[in-house]
Amino acid sequence: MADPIVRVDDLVVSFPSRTSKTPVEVISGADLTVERGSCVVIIGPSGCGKSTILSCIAGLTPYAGGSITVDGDRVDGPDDHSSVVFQHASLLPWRTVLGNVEFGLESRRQIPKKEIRARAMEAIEAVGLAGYEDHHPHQISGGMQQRVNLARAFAVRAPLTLMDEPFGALDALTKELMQDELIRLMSMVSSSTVFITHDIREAIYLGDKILVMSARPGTIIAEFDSPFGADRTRAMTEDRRFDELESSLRDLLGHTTEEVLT
Ligand SMILES: Nc1ncnc2c1ncn2[C@@H]1O[C@H](COP(=O)(O)OP(=O)(O)OP(=O)(O)O)[C@@H](O)[C@H]1O
Repeated sequence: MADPIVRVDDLVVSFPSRTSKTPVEVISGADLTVERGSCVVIIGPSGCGKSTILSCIAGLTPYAGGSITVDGDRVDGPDDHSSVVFQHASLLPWRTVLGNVEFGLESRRQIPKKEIRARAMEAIEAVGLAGYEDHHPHQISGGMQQRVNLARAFAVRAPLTLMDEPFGALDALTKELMQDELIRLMSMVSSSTVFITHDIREAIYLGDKILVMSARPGTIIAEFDSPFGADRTRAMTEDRRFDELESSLRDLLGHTTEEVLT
């Protein structure tokens, strides 16, 4: 029987309103599961609550109703079950590449110093940055900074990696390189991933499952299983099924965006 690493049941999230005493419901009864070792992509119109769901799973945003479990434990604050990658690398400018990757490990439970160094070096090598460990963030490109960000997230070896549009600010070519890098990393560490994007083709390329959210108050309105196996290559993008899925998602998203406008 399937054993999901993440279970979100009937999630409700509200934020205080600036104009009224009644809180604004941002997420309204969202359900989702993430199977172990899989990559689930969430896509939806701007402002529908994608980042909010991710932040709730990370324990960074409290929720008003429903439940979230990661690895069987109820989420009620940040813990060691997950690591988060944001769109902007948010590296510490005064620390080197190595220092930044080590920083992610230092904030985790008691890991001996020697192991921190070894794990950080391993992660730096895995993202192709060996030789750059003594560089500071301003000495490397945006793509390389995002590689450091990935190394920092994967070095902690959390069972779940939560990624909030990590490649959203990169140029098209670097974005493709990073997608391939991520696929390699995910299979190397057999991690489970939740990935948020606005980019339909990125969703299809990376996702074992793609969840579509409605406009605010957001909920999951459709779920697509990838027709492609674990073996992800650029050849997929030439496949007729890739285009078919793209047009189904585009239709659905076009519809949800119209709902926002009307
Ligand atoms: N801390 C907060 N306080 C009040 N409102 C918030 C807070 N965080 C998010 N919101 C509001 O909740 C809604 C959902 O925001 P969220 O960032 O989750 O959407 P999103 O789908 O990730 O958007 P985008 O695709 O534009 O990044 C938005 O209307 C946003 O303004």
